[in-house]
Amino acid sequence: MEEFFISNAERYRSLVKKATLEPPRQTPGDAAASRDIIVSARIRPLSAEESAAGFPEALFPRRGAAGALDAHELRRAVRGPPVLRTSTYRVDRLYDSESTTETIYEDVFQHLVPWAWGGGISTLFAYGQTGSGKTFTVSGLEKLVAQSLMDGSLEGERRIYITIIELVGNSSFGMHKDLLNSRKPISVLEDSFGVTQLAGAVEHQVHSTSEILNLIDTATEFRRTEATEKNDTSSRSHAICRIRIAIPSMPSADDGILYLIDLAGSEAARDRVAHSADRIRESRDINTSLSVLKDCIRGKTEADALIGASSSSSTKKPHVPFRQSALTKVLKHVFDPVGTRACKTVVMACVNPCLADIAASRNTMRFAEMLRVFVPAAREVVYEPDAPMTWTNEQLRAWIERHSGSPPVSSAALAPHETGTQILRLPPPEFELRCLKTPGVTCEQAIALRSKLWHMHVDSQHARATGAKASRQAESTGELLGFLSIMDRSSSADPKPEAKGVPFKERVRPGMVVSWTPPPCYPLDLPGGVKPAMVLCPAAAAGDHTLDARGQQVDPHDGGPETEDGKPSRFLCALVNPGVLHGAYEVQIWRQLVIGVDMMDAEVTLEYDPATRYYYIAV
Ligand SMILES: Nc1ncnc2c1ncn2[C@@H]1O[C@H](COP(=O)(O)OP(=O)(O)OP(=O)(O)O)[C@@H](O)[C@H]1O
Repeated sequence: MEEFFISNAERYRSLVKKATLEPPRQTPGDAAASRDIIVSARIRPLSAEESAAGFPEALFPRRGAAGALDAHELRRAVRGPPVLRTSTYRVDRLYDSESTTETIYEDVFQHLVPWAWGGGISTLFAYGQTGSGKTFTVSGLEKLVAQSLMDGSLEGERRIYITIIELVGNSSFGMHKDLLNSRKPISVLEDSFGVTQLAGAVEHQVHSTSEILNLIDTATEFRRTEATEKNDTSSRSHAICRIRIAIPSMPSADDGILYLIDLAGSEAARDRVAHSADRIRESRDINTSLSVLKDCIRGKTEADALIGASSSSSTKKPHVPFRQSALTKVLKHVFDPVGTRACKTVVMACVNPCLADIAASRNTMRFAEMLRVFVPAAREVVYEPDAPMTWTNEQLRAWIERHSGSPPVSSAALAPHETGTQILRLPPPEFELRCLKTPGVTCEQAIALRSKLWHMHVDSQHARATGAKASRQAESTGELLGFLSIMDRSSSADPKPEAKGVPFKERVRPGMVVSWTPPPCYPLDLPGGVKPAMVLCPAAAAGDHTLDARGQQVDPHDGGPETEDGKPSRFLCALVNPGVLHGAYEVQIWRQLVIGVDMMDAEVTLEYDPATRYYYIAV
């Protein structure tokens, strides 16, 4: 076949010059303007050997049609000279053989690094036939990612950990740098919380660009390789580099994750003719896992589109078969349709422009096109002031300006273009980082703002689910209002509106929540940040047998002098500690301490959220 291409190279070139090109057809993905998945393709240059052998180029980006690629194939005709067959493919971004990895990084990948830094999940898949430039692209991008993570341009303190694993067929291996460049089998398991665990894989904490690159280089050297007809160092395994970004100041927040995945080379049947049975089985496993990956990417994109389209409950949920291969099991975070983590994905289809590889290149481009899923245009959503999922960017911005406290959070910094649905899907650390861009805004204010938004969302979903809207309207009339407003009180705010003007220290009452500064004589393991406590009663009212959180008896008379007007100056309070959810608190009614009014810093309003059964600080 190769001889056929070389001997007909001249004819092929003149046919390509004269070829009449049909306008590229619309593909489903063209309709989707802003999606969390970008499907791109990169054409590598012809190698020196391919040029020297006289192979012509077969792939041409279409001028004037962004993302369109013409693939010209030379075919034997039943009678007469060979004929040209042209196919046109379309992706979101197309990079020709002159494009550098730096350009690709800036164009399509750079924004995924701050996304993971802010607690999101970012994934790059490089896909293509052996020798098409996957490793070249991924290792170039890894270098640039390492620089971005370590050059200090991203705000905030982070701890960075790397795990490198390799999947060969259905077996998984972890790279053990400390064991002198060796590989050890690992297990991909799902724990009782449904979280994928890589049992046996070693995670390395890294502190510099060179440390990251050393690890990646060591692992690359040890990737399983076997000679094929295509490429002497063909990779026959999926290599997964997982960079976990932990945020020490927010231990309860999910860690950001960056996956850089160099997929095993997909082989065309003609490349396998001379291989052993084992090798053919291995190729079959690779092709199966790539097919499952395609179904997962399509299913997840469709599932995400349904969230934004406010579809009815009868709409069929797309199937995401992530348990069908080891590769997608490892990436459960990315594909789990019931997962709540926000993910951004880039797929890079790598193709070789050589005419001898045209069949494989066409397969790769067909695969890439199949990943471009039609995202239904969001149905007209009717604005509801209490339902953030119905808000446009302008409505969201107006809400932020009115409800973010003082100083108001800049809505341009927090939601430059997001709708209400999109802002709810922002990872908590990213939300906080954006709020902190406004001078004077504190972490507590940012957390409170996010909690407030989520409360509204949870309430609106609850109201929708139970059809409680009608009864809500009834609540707004007549005496029912007064009754329910007392019964439904889920806030620690002072029930007397006139109390607002009185300094809080003059109106300390049971049920009030205060932030306080513990004196050195309270050597307790108390969390950092805001320390809320709920006032229970004056210390003098505590019974004789009351023990405090230190195990000491509460002395009702150990309260120092009463204030002149006879008001108590020390109170028995319950500690309020952070809950499992980020920004959530729980009242530990049994952990009590005597807190003097002089230790109290400010009144804090806690609001109870029945959905999560936690308290949140209100702005
Ligand atoms: N954009 C590019 N510019 C210059 N050289 C490239 C480019 N892309 C790939 N190459 C070269 O092509 C050869 C094959 O690339 P690479 O090893 O990345 O392919 P691969 O798809 O990872 O193959 P395999 O799946 O077999 O590992 C390498 O010598 C690489 O340096």
